[in-house]
Amino acid sequence: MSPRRFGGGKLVIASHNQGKVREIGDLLAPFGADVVSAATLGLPEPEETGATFIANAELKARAAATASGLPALADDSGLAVTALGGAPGIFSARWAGPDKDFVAAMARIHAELGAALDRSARFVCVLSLAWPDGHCDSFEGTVAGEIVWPPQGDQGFGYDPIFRPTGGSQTFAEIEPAAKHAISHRADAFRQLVAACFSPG
Ligand SMILES: O=P(O)(O)OP(=O)(O)OP(=O)(O)OC[C@H]1O[C@@H](n2cnc3c(O)ncnc32)[C@H](O)[C@@H]1O
Ligand SMILES: [Mg+2]
Repeated sequence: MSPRRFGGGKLVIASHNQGKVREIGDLLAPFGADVVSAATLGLPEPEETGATFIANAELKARAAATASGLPALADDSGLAVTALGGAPGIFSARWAGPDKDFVAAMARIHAELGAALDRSARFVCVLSLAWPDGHCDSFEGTVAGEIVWPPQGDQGFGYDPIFRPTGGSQTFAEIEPAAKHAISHRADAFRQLVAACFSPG
């Protein structure tokens, strides 16, 4: 099925993560969408029962589109560390626990890596745009980098303080939002979404 175009009007950002909502809002700003977050609408946070980023992104987008009667954009993302077999991956939020303790989650990555020589990792982001009738289009973006220790920087969110993109000298938490948007997994997925669903024609 070919992607469905978004022609304007209200769009639900189907995420309860303020860091993501802010970044998706930045990325959407040039496209004139009338954005409202799932939290603002009081939509429930669905249980993420999928086994993949795409399954969870589609589940979150469809739940919000059905509940709101509006098109909804969801993001499922995470950090995949090579020497940990891709962990925490889809469990990235769950490693931080109910208190969203990313200091502890980053320390766990550091501890599990131990003296491993391979510090490589990648952030993955799947963006899914779902419609109230169930139609859904999904796009996956990635960015490669490495895990650094100790955590550095106070911008961004989540695991940003321990992720340094390949070729860079600073972590995602040390660089400006615009610099993160130039290279991030979310921006990569977003460029594909825009090309398929937001561009004129
Ligand atoms: O499901 P929603 O409501 O969107 O919010 P969430 O925080 O639970 O989001 P996920 O289920 O997709 O889990 C993604 C995890 O990966 C982390 N993560 C994703 N993108 C990131 C980024 O750009 N920088 C740092 N951490 C990121 C984020 O902090 C979450 O813990
Ligand atoms: Mg989640």
